[in-house]
Amino acid sequence: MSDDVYKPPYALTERIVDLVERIGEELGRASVGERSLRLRRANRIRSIHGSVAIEGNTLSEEQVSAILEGKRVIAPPREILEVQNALEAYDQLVGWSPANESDLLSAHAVMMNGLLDDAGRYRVKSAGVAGKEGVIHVAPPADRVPFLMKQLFQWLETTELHPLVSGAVFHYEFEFIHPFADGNGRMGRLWQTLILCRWNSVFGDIAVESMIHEHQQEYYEAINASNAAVNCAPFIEFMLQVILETIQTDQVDDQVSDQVKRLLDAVGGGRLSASELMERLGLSHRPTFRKNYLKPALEGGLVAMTLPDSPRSPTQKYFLTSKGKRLLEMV
Ligand SMILES: Nc1ncnc2c1ncn2[C@@H]1O[C@H](COP(=O)(O)OP(=O)(O)OP(=O)(O)O)[C@@H](O)[C@H]1O
Repeated sequence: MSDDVYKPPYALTERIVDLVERIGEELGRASVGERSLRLRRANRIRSIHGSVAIEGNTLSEEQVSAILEGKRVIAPPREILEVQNALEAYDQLVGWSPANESDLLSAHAVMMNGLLDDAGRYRVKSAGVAGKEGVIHVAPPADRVPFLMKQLFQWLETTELHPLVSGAVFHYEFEFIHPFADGNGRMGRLWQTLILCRWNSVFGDIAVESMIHEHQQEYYEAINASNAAVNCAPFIEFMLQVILETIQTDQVDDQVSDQVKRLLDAVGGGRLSASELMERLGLSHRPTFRKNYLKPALEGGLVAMTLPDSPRSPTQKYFLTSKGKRLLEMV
């Protein structure tokens, strides 16, 4: 890269290098080609739900799914339009090129169609981000935005950084500039997904945005910490951790047997003994229940014991871990 190309401020920490390596290993294990259509569809819904929920959209995953199916949903029209637009944008995603600025503007036009007068155009007014105690970020003046965005795209086109890292850097820099009057969060997450998709198409089929939503507070804290340090390493580390967790969760879902899924469903929100679970599942052969249902669910960290120090206790009960709950929501 030549010296006169803008370089965003970041440091490559040991943790970043380690996370990139671990993500690579996990992806090597993933059965990408075999991912079922059901899981791909569920993940698309979760991505869109996660991304719009971060910005306060109140629609549930079920409602997002209903909109995708063209069903009528009772909800505020603006929120329905936000979801419809996001569905359209994610549908068109692979047709856009990450380093093409006019594609970003086209994507914003789709994402904000009918929601913003300036859809598809950079802002012409000042912008900032408000926290609980007032303004926490003042974005660069509007007349600087076209130049700053041009620089950012030039950097993206020429950087030799690993896409796992350049995607996070782009996302952070994009939020710093806040180029649009609205829709910056959704667009930053969409563009990072696009950068990742170009590197490995599996990122079109997994729900990184949903995991960001689950760690929303840390997402904001990572941006704030990067702003304060004038170095986006905290944000890169946060994003890589989220990506790693998304891949791990997704793999579990892909590999979990139907029996384990039935067990998770039977446990639900309760605390139940082995006998109660067998009854719910209509099973009478305890060794089969242990081998095919309970053992893999415990080993996969999907179900936990109320008395982990006395596994054989007659009063032992089982409940879903947060990983189990998440998986149950997905299936
Ligand atoms: N301190 C911060 N500095 C810069 N960007 C931030 C900061 N905190 C959060 N953000 C980013 O800004 C996004 C929210 O921006 P804003 O409140 O302006 O919403 P928006 O531009 O209307 O777009 P959207 O509603 O899609 O996020 C967050 O999702 C996050 O990506």
